[in-house]
Amino acid sequence: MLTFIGLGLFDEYDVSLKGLEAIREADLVYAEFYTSHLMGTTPEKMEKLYGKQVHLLSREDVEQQPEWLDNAKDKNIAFLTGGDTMVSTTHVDLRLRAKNLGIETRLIHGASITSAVSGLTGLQNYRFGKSASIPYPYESRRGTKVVSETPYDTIKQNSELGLHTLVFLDIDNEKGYMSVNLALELLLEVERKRGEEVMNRAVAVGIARAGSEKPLVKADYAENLKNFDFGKPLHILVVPGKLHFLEAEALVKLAAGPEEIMENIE
Ligand SMILES: C[S@@+](CC[C@H](N)C(=O)[O-])C[C@H]1O[C@@H](n2cnc3c(N)ncnc32)[C@H](O)[C@@H]1O
Repeated sequence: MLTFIGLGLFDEYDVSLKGLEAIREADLVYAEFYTSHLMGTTPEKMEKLYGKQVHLLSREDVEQQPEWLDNAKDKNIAFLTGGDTMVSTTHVDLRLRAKNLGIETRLIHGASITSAVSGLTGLQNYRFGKSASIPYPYESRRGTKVVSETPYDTIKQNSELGLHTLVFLDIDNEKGYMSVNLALELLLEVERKRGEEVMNRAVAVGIARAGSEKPLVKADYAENLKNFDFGKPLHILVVPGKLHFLEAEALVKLAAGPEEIMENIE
């Protein structure tokens, strides 16, 4: 049996009681933290609470030839991830590989950043369009910096439909956790290059450390927000589309957004 367990958003205490029990009953416990990371804890603290050793897996361990998966043929394996286990990850692929090997699977859900953003910002979850992800720029073979334009296109398409965009920020082994500030700089860079006007007139909302005692939520015009200090990771960005008056009020009162937001409501 392979049990996928979502650990929630911030520290070792975010796991559900059902998840904790399943971890304690497992023969072997594996975890991956490359799709998301619980910044308020460490593997050692998790092991102490769970009373189990946690084997950390790299992206290759999970996505290429997961030898550890064979253990699930005759043992109870717990596979831990940040957030909810199937949200904005490719773990359905792992689940299908397990199924093809005749391994039974089950899911134990955890709180996800995708629902936390609605709670923290007051933006309604059914008014979001397609999500975007911003990767770190890379160097082309000619040595020039390449910035992905895909997230900008997604924001533009959503905004034309009046929908909000949730923007996941890259986690990279070497470059670290992308900040809201860098994400906005990259989006504004694409905009300048194209000579378009989606972001520079937009109000954006940055969120840092959802699930912690003091999450930070700040709304402002993208040009201003890119200089705001969001502190430690993890960060995520929302670019709102058309605002219902309750959403606008929430951005002003709960996210210290500019009062003019109230003039642009539906
Ligand atoms: C690829 S998504 C994975 C989502 C995860 N499976 C879930 O359900 O929450 C990870 C990205 O979401 C954002 N994120 C996740 N947890 C966060 C948190 N507690 N606070 C702020 N941003 C977070 C970051 O941008 C991070 O790089």
